[in-house]
Amino acid sequence: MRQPFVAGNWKMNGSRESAGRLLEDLVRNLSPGNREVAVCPPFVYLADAMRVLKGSEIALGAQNVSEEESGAFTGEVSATMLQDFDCAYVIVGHSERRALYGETDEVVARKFMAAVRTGLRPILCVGETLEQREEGITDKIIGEQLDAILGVAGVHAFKEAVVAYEPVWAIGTGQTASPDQAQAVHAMIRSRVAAADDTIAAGLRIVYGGSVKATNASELFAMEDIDGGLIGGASLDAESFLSICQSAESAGHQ
Ligand SMILES: O=C(CO)COP(=O)(O)O
Repeated sequence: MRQPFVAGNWKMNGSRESAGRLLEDLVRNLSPGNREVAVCPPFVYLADAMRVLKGSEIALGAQNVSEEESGAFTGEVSATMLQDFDCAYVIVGHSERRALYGETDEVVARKFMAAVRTGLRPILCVGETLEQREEGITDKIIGEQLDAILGVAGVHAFKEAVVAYEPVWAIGTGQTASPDQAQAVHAMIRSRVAAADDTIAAGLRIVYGGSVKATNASELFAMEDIDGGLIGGASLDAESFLSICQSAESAGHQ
């Protein structure tokens, strides 16, 4: 049974004050349950988050990591530094990083490796653009994104990873993939990993991201290969995020 996973990607939002309030609300109101919950605030709020989340059920993650271990890399943050702040997870390959900051599959693979080497669990984002979906090359694009990581890191590195399917056309647009559309891609991802290792694929958590809200989370999470969500906008509102976490309770799939 895969334990459902819900993570909030706060992106570049909020202030120190609003971040603190949100964290406290989450810690106070998250009821115990069979799902894992994580939040990924901006780097500069990780220290505050570490203090508020200490002893709670909520894990901490970051939104990005350097592929390098240390040195003259101005503006970068290493995986070891993230561990210093109790980060358990780190998002790699988010489509915003790929599209706006030129992160190629190769760069994403190196970031994935930097995380795994250090014992951080990568949340690897994959997904197609609207043009690619309309061209009918969704499976090809996502296959290439996965192969780039599998080729460099090897399938064993996926034991510790979470994969997030985030169709680019569904991110921040209010347009969610239908449960059937998402399920089809999740099943494809799992079978791609299964071609390298059946057992690792069966245990791999594949979560969906892209306009997940309190109102559509349950139907998405009910699908066989959807093991939770990576939540953007709705993770900035405690009530919505807590409700999505609650919906994930029933998402434990074999
Ligand atoms: O990009 C996302 C999470 O990483 C999804 O963002 P939204 O939930 O705001 O569409």
